Amino acid sequence: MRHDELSSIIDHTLLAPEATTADITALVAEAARLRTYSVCVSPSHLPLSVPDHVKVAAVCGFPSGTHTATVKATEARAIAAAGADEIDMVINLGALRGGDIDAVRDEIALVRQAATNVVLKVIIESAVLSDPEIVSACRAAEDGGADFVKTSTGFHPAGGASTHAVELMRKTVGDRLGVKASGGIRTLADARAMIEAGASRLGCSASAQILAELDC
Ligand SMILES: O=C[C@H](O)COP(=O)(O)O
Repeated sequence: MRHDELSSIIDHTLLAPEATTADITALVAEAARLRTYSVCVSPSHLPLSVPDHVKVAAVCGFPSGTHTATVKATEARAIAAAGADEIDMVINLGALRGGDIDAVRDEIALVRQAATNVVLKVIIESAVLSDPEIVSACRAAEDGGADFVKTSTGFHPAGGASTHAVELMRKTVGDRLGVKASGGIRTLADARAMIEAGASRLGCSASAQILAELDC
């Protein structure tokens, strides 16, 4: 795999709540140097000045997903108005695990309606879900109008992406949606495993270290 083949599918990510404006400026500079697909940041850092070849993604309802649907839709509208290209939203995990799939789908649809001109990625926090719940979450995302399903926030104590979850998510959405693996991807071997499992996008805070392994 060449550097640009990998860098072009990475969302270079900094979502630490204590990140400063200077930290985000450094993230953008690193993304430009590494030629990652995007930077992924918290919405309080928008609007963001980036080079033409770096897209901007911002998270919504992050990291718990427990915000009301109205709050998520309002946040999504503000993110889109601030010029972001992509939104990574967290689903209502309690509703999903309680079997209220309609609520999960309807919330995704509300966010979709609030931000029509952005790529919408739906974070399902796969490490806390059973396989049937992962399948239900992916179906709700597709029915709600998402463009991608995404494994993890990277903040849940249960863990981040697994190849098993990525395989199941890819099997469920087929080629109709993208699959983003994120959370705990630290090495080139991790990145390759996620891609082989079916990921079409990776979310990584360790992008520089991962790409440095390729460049050795
Ligand atoms: O959405 C992406 C994740 O927050 C990145 O997680 P990470 O710091 O484990 O790479």
